[in-house]
Amino acid sequence: MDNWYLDGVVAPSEKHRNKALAWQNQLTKPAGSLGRLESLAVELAALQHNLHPSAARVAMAVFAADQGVCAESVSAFPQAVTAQMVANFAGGGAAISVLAKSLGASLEVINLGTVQPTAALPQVIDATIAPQSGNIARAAAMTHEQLQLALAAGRAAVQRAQANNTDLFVAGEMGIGNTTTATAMLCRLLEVDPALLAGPGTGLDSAGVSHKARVIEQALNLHAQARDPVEVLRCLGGFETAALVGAYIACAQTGIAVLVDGFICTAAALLASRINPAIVPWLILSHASAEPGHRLAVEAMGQVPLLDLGLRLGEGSGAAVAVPLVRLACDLHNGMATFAEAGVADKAR
Ligand SMILES: O=C(O)c1ccc[n+]([C@@H]2O[C@H](COP(=O)([O-])O)[C@@H](O)[C@H]2O)c1
Ligand SMILES: Cc1cc2nc[nH]c2cc1C
Repeated sequence: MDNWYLDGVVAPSEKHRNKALAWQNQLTKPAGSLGRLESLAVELAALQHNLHPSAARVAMAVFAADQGVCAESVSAFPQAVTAQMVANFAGGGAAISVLAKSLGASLEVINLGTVQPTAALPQVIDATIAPQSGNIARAAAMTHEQLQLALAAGRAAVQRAQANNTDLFVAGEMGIGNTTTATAMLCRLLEVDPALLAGPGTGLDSAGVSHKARVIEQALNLHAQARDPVEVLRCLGGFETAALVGAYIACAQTGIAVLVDGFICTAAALLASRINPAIVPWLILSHASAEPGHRLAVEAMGQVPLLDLGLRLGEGSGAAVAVPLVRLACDLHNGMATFAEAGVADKAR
């Protein structure tokens, strides 16, 4: 079996980090006064091995797939919405379509398998593995072969982005029922009870959330032997989450910084970092999702997300909204005058 996802990653440059930090401290502002915008630029300089970090070229990819666990009535919306939204992404009407256009970013829609067939749309990459993943409450989500295909679909998207000299990668997902599979994976990785982590997703009421927690409990019991992160993903995940995992690891291996979206994407990021811990510096958490379980996943990543706007859409939308912030951080770093250049007196020593 090809275990490419265990291979080494590009190491962030300590030299560029130190030089970028020294540069920030020469700019006409009290050191540290631009807060997170400073550390973002410094971190990007280290990741990009470039003292002039850039977020100009942004590649976005939305991975879509149906979840077998929808058979257990775990979502407020019908499963058919996954395929319908794939068409909406391609047609330009979805939130991520509008955001990508507004930001001048490329947007790929990658369909890994939906129960409802979608028309052959030129804007959609057909990477169908099966109509849906297995129902995790009754079977494994994927076979070993299906998992490899999903991981490879994520890596392929990154390889296309790399060919276009991408500065920043934004991944999103679409899959009715995937807050259930993502929660199941998180429960196993964090060893937390489903009742603590299950949330409304697209809008379940409290009875619906309790039922969802019981379905997750059933899945965790069925897959009690799945402890290794790759096996957790195979048994409890979904095709789109596996593609996200493949994409995140491939980004670190090719040296492309990532903005991680909300609940499902953070679950994928955590899982990917359990598979290959060296990828962690490459993953920037973009926003705090309103899905209640996100807080624990974020804590496990050891980061504070850039934004907290109450978003809980998915599709990569929260990560897209954070792109202007990253661009501004780069512009400030690259464009501000130093104390010496501007003839401004530096701090008294
Ligand atoms: O990313 C998030 O924070 C997020 C939180 C709640 C729901 N979603 C989106 O809603 C869908 C999953 O919700 P559900 O209730 O069907 O499991 C899926 O398409 C996700 O993109 C996404
Ligand atoms: C309409 C709709 C759009 C979405 N985008 C991501 N998840 C979604 C779920 C629904 C229900």
